[in-house]
Amino acid sequence: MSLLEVKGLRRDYGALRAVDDVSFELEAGTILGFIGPNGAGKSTTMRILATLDTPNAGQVTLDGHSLVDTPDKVRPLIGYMPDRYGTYDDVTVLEFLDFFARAYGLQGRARAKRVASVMEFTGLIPLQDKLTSALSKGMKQRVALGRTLLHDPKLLILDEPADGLDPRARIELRELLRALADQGKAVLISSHILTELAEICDTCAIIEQGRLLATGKVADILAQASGTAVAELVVRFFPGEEGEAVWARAERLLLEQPRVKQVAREGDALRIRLENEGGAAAGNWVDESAARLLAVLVGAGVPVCAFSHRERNLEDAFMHVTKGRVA
Ligand SMILES: Nc1ncnc2c1ncn2[C@@H]1O[C@H](COP(=O)(O)OP(=O)(O)OP(=O)(O)O)[C@@H](O)[C@H]1O
Repeated sequence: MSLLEVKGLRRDYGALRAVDDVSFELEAGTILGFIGPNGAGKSTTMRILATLDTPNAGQVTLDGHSLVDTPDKVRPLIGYMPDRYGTYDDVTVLEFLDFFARAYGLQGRARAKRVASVMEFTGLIPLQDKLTSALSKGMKQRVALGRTLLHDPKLLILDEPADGLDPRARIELRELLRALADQGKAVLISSHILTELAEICDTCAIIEQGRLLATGKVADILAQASGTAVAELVVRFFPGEEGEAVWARAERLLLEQPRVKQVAREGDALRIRLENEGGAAAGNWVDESAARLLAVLVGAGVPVCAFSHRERNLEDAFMHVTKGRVA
């Protein structure tokens, strides 16, 4: 049984169905990226999972307890960071975290120990006596994340946590989230910045107009969606005296090979699209094709100087499953 199980979740606002029959699971120790355009239903789903709203239909269990029927049982297991989190201006980092630790019912030395351990984990110890109003956005966000960790929740629900952060703060956030997953926590994180999620998530769920279009690993989503596995190779040449003719020769040779569906020139390289109709399961079909194509090119005297495999990414998966319905 997964730590979090969501089945047939629905939320209507009048005539608007904001969340429509959404089902997915999240395992302990993993990070699930919740992806969708503005208004897709991410925040509504997350608010329901954080017990701040109730669904019109559907069931959610967390650690075996029904979130809808027994919210008091599951609240201690949840750490929720909304997309607009707040810090108080005239308190220090330490005072802020200590205040919430008291609110969580932590007392005495146990409270001091927990606050210190959260500050250590989030790198806030050097800033503990600074007013939260004097902190950068990245540091404020760490304080907010620290707050969600005080009661040691099993599930973290983070709504657009990287929004507005600079590149360094994003990388640091990524590292913190990976460390939390390694500690065994389940992390649900939303974003509409796909590259950001691709680098951090184990699995992803793509949502649009309230409906979940796909869930799973990026590679599986791509394979599931098309029934045909797709890969891309990129090859560069050193044309030398042969000049432009080398491109046409290479292109013709490549298009004669099995599984090669498209060859396109992109800057100083050729991008080769491969398709395997048997799906992704056929062993190392990409490596096998790559080895063959390289041998053919080199055997025909094409001056190859670089040859690489481009992983298909979350953007490809997103574009594929949403089929351009995204505004
Ligand atoms: N309290 C509410 N009352 C009425 N409609 C709402 C309410 N909350 C959300 N909605 C609507 O429900 C839909 C889903 O909104 P939601 O905030 O869940 O989307 P989202 O995917 O989180 O988008 P964003 O990235 O913009 O936050 C939108 O059409 C939104 O306008």
